[in-house]
Amino acid sequence: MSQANLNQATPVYILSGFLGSGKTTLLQRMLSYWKEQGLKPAIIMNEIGDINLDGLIVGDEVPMAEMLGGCICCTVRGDLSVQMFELIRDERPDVIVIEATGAANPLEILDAVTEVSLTAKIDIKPMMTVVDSAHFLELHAAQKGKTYRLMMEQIRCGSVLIVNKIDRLQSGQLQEIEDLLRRLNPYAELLPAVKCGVNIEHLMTLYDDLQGIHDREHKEHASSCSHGGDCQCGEHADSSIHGHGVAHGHLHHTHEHVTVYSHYFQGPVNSEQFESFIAELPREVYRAKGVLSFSDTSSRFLFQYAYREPDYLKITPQGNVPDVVVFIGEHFDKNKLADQLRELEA
Ligand SMILES: Nc1nc2c(ncn2[C@@H]2O[C@H](COP(=O)(O)OP(=O)(O)OP(=O)(O)O)[C@@H](O)[C@H]2O)c(=O)[nH]1
Repeated sequence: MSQANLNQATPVYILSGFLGSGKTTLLQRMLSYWKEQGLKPAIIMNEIGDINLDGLIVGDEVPMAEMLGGCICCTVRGDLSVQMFELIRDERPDVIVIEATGAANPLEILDAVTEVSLTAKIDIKPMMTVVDSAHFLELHAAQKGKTYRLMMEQIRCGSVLIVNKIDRLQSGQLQEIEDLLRRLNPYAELLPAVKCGVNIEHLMTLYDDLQGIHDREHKEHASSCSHGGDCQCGEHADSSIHGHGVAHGHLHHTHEHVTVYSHYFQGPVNSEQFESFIAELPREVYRAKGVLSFSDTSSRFLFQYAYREPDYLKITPQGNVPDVVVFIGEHFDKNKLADQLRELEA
């Protein structure tokens, strides 16, 4: 049934949202939609506990990788690359959905997912966040606590916000919520819903449009997920766990969306030319990482870039690791970057 081609990047959708907001409900709808289209979806399900209850709801005919007993954005994030690589290799899905725990910090999830690009060819789609509308009003009225901050970050990171559980609202409240959400994240599409009953075909078109618009007009936006450290899983003994550099400092109080560009190289590039390219990277690119082969050196390199500092480490990757660099930032021109990199390849 799968139409997947191993050379094609597998689309990856990240479902973020408050605990109990309706993520699994939405996931079920997305799965039905893809199956009707004759596509083969696969899931990566993350639960802080050791039991995957949502997995039971989804059923066992959909390939699923379980990441249990920890939060995808910290304790078990290292497993994500392996899980996703094996899922793609063994199941060849047409599309993958990651359902993170409601306690996960969205930008941290995104950072973990970009690391996967080093082992598997994936196309990371803009993030969608399910908002529990009734709960949102309550928390917004109180405006305090980690749950509130996390909820704000989930809202700011979403390119699509499903405003769910509107059946629980009183009259006039939906307008109030939409106004608040638009203020917090003017870029997102708002889709009010009961039981996440949005038109999935419309949702998918929206995604294509979002990417198309972003690619054409270079209007990608980076998120304000401002501190990167509000994961609610309670597993951060050491705050440096968030020290992998995606958010700290640069992004306070902007309300834009994260841009990610993964460039898979066709072949080795000249090291000096690559270094010059990196030195000229726009400031809007604040993080990059990848694996590279240079035409003028025999070794391969793990490349890291944060706070405008590049770092190259000789490595001998095990298995079939592609040459790829992932760029993360705000408002940067993906097409221009892609053109420049293609020139380096030529
Ligand atoms: N009233 C109401 N209940 C809803 C709606 N959508 C989902 N629910 C219920 O809310 C509960 C949680 O839904 P899930 O889809 O499991 O939410 P989740 O975000 O996956 O939950 P966690 O994985 O625990 O974070 C379930 O009992 C759903 O039936 C809605 O629009 N209105």
